[in-house]
Amino acid sequence: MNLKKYINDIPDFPKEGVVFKDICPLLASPKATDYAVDLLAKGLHDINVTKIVGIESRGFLFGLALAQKMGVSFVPIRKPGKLPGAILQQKYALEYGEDCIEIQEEAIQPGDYVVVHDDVLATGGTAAAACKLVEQCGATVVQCNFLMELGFLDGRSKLKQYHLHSLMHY
Ligand SMILES: O=P(O)(O)OC[C@H]1O[C@H](OP(=O)(O)OP(=O)(O)O)[C@H](O)[C@@H]1O
Ligand SMILES: Nc1ncnc2[nH]cnc12
Repeated sequence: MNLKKYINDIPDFPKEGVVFKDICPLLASPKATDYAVDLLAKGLHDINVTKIVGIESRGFLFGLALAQKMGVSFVPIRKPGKLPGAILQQKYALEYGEDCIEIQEEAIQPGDYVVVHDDVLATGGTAAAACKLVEQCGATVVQCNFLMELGFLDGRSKLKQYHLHSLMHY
């Protein structure tokens, strides 16, 4: 199955010059979604994985499905002010300005082996910040896991110390 058939290119969204990779056609197909989850999990059954982290909001969609498939806990990383209780924060640079993501302090413990999942690896700022949060909890990032990677933005260069697994390359 060619998963790229289920990704739509939307020019100039959300702003001029950006080609937005729309995953909605993939979500609309139970067969393609199932196939994608199987591929995301490929190789993970052979290593110790104790938790899957998914990054708000599109990282929740396949992150939860992957956690279910692996039979391990799903942990959300969210935008600021959304998670209750004690949280850890990580700021990261955007093309212009700064953003921030948060995790619940108790969600991940030292000794956890964590897969960080998101739908798109673009500049890599979001995924790198998510990995730092996991490490602040004392846990190990065993893989950064994406539906797709926008190679021309070189997000990989921010994730050099991690194993990467991307289903689609652009
Ligand atoms: O590699 P980066 O340059 O950091 O970009 C990748 C991030 O951008 C998108 O999220 P977005 O902020 O659009 O939020 P959404 O998932 O809520 O749509 C995408 O889902 C990744 O999380
Ligand atoms: N071009 C793009 N399409 C979809 N999601 C993105 N996140 C960052 N860049 C993106």
